[in-house]
Amino acid sequence: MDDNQKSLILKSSSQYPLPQGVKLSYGTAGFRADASILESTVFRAGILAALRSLKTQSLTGLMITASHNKVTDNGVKIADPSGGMLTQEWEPFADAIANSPTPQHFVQLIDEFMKKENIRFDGVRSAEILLGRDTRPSGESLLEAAKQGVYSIVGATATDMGILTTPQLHWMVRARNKDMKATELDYFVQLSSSFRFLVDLTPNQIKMSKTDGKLIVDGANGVGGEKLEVLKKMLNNMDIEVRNSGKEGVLNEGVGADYVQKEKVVPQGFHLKDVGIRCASLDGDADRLVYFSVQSNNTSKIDLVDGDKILSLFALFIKEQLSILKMEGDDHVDENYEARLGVVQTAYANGASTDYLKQLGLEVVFTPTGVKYLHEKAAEYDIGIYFEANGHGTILFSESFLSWLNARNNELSSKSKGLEQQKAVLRLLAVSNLINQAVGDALSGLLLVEAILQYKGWSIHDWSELYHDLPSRQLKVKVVDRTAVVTANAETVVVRPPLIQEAINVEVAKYPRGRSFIRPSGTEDVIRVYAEASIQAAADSLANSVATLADQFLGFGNSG
Ligand SMILES: CC(=O)N[C@H]1[C@@H](OP(=O)(O)O)O[C@H](CO)[C@@H](O)[C@@H]1O
Ligand SMILES: [Mg+2]
Repeated sequence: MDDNQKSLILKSSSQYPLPQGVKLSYGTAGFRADASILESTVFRAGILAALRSLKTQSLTGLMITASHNKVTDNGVKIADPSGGMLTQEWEPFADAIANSPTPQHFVQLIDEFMKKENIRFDGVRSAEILLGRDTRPSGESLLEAAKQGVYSIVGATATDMGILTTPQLHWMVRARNKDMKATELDYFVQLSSSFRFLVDLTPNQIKMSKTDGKLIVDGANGVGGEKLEVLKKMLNNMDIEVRNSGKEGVLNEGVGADYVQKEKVVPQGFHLKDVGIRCASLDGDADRLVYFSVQSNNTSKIDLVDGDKILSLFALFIKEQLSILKMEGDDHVDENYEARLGVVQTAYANGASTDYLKQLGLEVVFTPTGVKYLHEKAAEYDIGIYFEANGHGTILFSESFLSWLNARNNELSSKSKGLEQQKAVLRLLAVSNLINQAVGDALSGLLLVEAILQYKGWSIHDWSELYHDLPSRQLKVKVVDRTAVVTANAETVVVRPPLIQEAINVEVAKYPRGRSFIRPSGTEDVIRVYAEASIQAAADSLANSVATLADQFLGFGNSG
């Protein structure tokens, strides 16, 4: 790094000093904290995005959002050139620069890192970054900080894409790097046209089905609702009513996918008169989706159709299309291409969903919490479907499988037989265009759910009946130092501190179908407790006992 570059960073970073006592970690999903302390972090993230762009000689993205957190929080995450999350290899550097105490130290860190990574300014491309933000009021000034960060790198350019959902920004980064059309309108066109294409491939006899009728969507008072309003106009004939679109009401307060999934109650703005109607809920930055229906016997309770069930619906549909492809009646040489289909879950997946998926004969694998882990695993398959129980997930298609599908489509077009196979090929291709290949996306996920329900002629009730969730309970425990908890086996066992796992095992053994684990949250300063069992009272009691253990082993009571 030459002196000119050094002094540029020195000068701009002194405008964004790190507030006293702030310590941040890139965590499960980027940096998150109260918005008032984040300017220096977002400024530094701007530099990080620019360095990543220089290193990869590709465009990167920077998104300002705190997703489902309260409105006064905010956060920042980097999109890698693939449109996925920032490579995990750069997270320690991200942590180091975010917490660097002085501008001089900061410059030194960057200089050392650039040498280590061999990042140079004389590459063919200078750094280019797309910036996006959600609807949080703090987003505007934080976006300015991000821009200043980017501009601290000589030659770097930042393009403000405005208010977006997180998946839109990731989609744009991916599209731009593939030289595809990449505006917001292009995004809407791709989603709406592939959706219509998929629906047109629905067998005629079930086109008029129980799926007809209104869908009501809770927009979490965030960005997703307003984007859905735009998308809706491009989906002729779809009856979607958007509520909690942010015109009134507070972001994520008593609304949104996180609230609905964790509390299992209706979001604000939903009532007894909605009984029987298919409802869905997005989170604050629209990368999570859950469905629900209002219970008839109690105004606040819902039947939740969570990420696990969305995953199950997708897996069922994909598997069905793959078996149509394998049907007899065709003599193509590659007829028996065995597409590797894999399903990725975390320990939070309901045990009943895992049983169901295994009964379907699917390969189910587990990773730690956080989509960066699930996404990476899913990318190992020809078709990798991943979902967190909270509704974040997508379906990834390998390039080689897509080429095979395209070739197969051409083959079948020239023949008089194999019409059903060709339709299955076209459906899979449509799904690959509809479902966001960069990251989990509530809007594209919602359209795929709707298309599959129509295909199957199912109501939300039929879908919900795929299997019955085991009752579960999640709790949070505030402890002295959550990093004292170290887990293994995709977070299902605690290896440190000693003896706590043995104590958890003793509790779990008391309950039929009991399962429980603890792990430190990556987004909040708490230990999360998860428990499930055959009945709700047992799940509650198991969760409480394990929370008590967490408190005894790690809590303030133990701190002396
Ligand atoms: C139990 C749970 O829902 N955990 C969430 C939550 O992470 P934690 O590390 O558990 O705080 O936020 C992450 C980011 O949105 C999401 O990926 C994850 O699934
Ligand atoms: Mg989110």
